[in-house]
Amino acid sequence: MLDYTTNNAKSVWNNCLNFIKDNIQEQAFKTWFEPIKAIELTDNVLYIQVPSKFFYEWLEEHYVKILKSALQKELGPGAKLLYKIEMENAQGNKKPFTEQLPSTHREPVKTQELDVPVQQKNPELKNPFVIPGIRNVKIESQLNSNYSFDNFLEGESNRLARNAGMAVANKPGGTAFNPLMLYGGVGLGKTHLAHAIGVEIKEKFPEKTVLYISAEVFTQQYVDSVRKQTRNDFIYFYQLIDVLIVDDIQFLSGKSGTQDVFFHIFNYLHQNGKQVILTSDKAPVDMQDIEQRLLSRFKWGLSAEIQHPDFETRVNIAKSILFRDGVEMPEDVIEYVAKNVKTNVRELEGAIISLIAQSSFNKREITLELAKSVVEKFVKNVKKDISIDYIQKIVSDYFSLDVETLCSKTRKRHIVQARQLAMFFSKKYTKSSLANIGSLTGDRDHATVLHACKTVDNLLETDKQFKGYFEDINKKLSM
Ligand SMILES: Nc1ncnc2c1ncn2[C@@H]1O[C@H](COP(=O)(O)OP(=O)(O)OP(=O)(O)O)[C@@H](O)[C@H]1O
Repeated sequence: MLDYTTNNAKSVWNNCLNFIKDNIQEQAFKTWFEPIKAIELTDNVLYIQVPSKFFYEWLEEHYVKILKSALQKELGPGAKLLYKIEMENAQGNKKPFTEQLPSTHREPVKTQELDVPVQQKNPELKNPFVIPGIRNVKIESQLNSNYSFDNFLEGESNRLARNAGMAVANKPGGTAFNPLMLYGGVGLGKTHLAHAIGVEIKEKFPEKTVLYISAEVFTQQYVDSVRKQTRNDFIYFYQLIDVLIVDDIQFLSGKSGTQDVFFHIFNYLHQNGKQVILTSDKAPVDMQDIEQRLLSRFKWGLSAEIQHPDFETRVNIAKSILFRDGVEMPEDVIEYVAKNVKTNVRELEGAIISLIAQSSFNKREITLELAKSVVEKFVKNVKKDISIDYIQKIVSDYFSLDVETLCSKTRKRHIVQARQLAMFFSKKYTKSSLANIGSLTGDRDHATVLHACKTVDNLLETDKQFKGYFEDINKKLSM
């Protein structure tokens, strides 16, 4: 089997080499391509071995395009390239180890040039990014080509947003999704997806002028333009854009001047079939201090929420980071991290990267233990095992009692309530039986615990003050 995949790899690679040889200089070919060995071909992925990481970086920097064309010619559009790098072993062992790295490099989005008619009123058009020539305006898209659809993993939580983004990228300005509003909590991928749409549009429609801008920078530019009395130039510049991506639009809250100018730009672009993509940390209905006329425009197209990723998506994201960095990690460690870092993809990335760093700097194996210590630094609420003792301590402290008094036979009302709360939370947060909870709470029986739980339920409905105590303690226990 291995022989078969190796032979196959060799013959595919030879064909690639023939193609590459015809398209680059002889010396470059000798230096950069002859030393490469083809190792394996599996599932449309060709593994090649290169002599060093520098070699890998050079190839990715200078020859990725031709490598891609050669490979796709041989294996079709789904072809992938994976580098294996023979590394010197840092501990001086004879046995070399290989690091595996995918071909990920994407070319940066090129500067866009636009021929702009000279306007009578605006002989000196000011480009907020670059000082322009009069006729030819250079517009940097400000897109980050590392954010692509390929590395934005799909899951239940982002399916609508991702698919709508794809639709827009295939037909900018030509779908009902205009504007496309991507919204969701912190670190869930809004910016990534917004860039990916822009990058994809530039690939499919190089002639389109795409601009990514954060609402904050947009606001600064606008304020500057007012100060320098170039407000019209500012508006005119934005009207040149075919695809305008504004990140964190909620930043315009309360800034009526900027909202006003954005309203005009938006209307112009929309009326002229240009695409607008917005991101926000809130749904349009929840945005505060944004003018109604602007909010209603945000709702014209599609508002797609990006939610917290589910466990499976988190595992996939973690794996894709590992793949990108050429690191292998035991499955149980990946699952542990994905299980505990759940609210934010940025934190998930951070935890994985920190785990890789800890293991490589301290030369430690990546184990569950190491993962636990790293994850604890990232998430405050890694679920602790809560014990009955711990609950009694928290409840007693809250009511300024000691645990002995809490568990005593006294019938004073506030102590009885504290005791009932302790029993209720013991039932809620531990797996102990009612009998066990009773016996650890001053040697009471299971019926008393049951009665306590019912009383707490009733009081929550009828007694506001008691409900306040309950919520405070619950918060402390879930911290
Ligand atoms: N589905 C995904 N697949 C792969 N990576 C993702 C995904 N979602 C988010 N990420 C990564 O998580 C990190 C945070 O994402 P991003 O910056 O886009 O979040 P955001 O929603 O814009 O956050 P903020 O509200 O702070 O601006 C980025 O590095 C991004 O690449």
